[in-house]
Amino acid sequence: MSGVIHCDDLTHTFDGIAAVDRATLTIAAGEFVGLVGPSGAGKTTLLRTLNGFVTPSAGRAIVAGRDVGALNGRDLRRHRRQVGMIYQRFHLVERATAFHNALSGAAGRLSPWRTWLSTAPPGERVRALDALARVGLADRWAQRVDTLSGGQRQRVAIARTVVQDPQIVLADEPVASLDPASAERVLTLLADLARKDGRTVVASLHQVELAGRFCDRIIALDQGRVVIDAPARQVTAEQWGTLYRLEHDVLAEEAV
Ligand SMILES: Nc1ncnc2c1ncn2[C@@H]1O[C@H](COP(=O)(O)OP(=O)(O)OP(=O)(O)O)[C@@H](O)[C@H]1O
Repeated sequence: MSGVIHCDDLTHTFDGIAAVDRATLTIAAGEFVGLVGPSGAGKTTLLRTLNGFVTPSAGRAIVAGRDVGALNGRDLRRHRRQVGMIYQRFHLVERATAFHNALSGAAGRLSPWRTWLSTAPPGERVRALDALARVGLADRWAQRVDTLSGGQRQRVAIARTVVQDPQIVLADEPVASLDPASAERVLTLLADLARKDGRTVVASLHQVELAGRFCDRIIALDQGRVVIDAPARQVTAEQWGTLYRLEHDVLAEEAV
């Protein structure tokens, strides 16, 4: 076994139905992995087992050397601080500025009042401004997040992750609610987190074409099972077609 993320027969069931079904996979440091598959395939559940929000029903998820399902209390909180999360709906403090949201990535290193009363050490404040510059929002630092566009908000969330400085970044449909140009910009930034910083990035994505173009590797789930695990350039049109034809067939069955 090697790799920053290793799942070994990982299973999670809801009411007896396997959302993730005996998934075995290894992800190396610095990889940008696209997690794809039809709706309900288990992508979100898999990501949630990796950051410890869901405890596996069976099998193991070893992340950065720790068996996540076995962590609790302080160890689990420490683990979550070391794993960055990016969400479809951003999960920002909407009434706070881009700067304060970026700075909140340092929360694991600071007491809460130091983050929110702007008494964070100068080094952390510079780090937050640098992160906003990196995502192209240097001139928006003082703007309230609820006045930014969706693409800009997601870039603030990436700046917050850069400030957090995790080894691993998990992104759950990070571009699902963005226009095509914003989606490409966000995926370029996520790819940079892997390629320039050496972080491991796992992003669930619905857009096949974007996954194939931006990710190093594709892991596809279907009904909780790993059905494709290959370098992105090696995934054939036929494989993509099979994966999403299944979704089409299920939808057609449900419509009957
Ligand atoms: N909290 C829950 N309680 C019961 N069932 C759940 C729960 N969360 C997810 N499921 C079920 O687990 C399966 C996998 O869901 P999951 O959200 O992981 O899939 P997904 O691939 O992320 O889907 P989507 O692309 O639509 O977001 C689905 O059948 C879903 O209905």
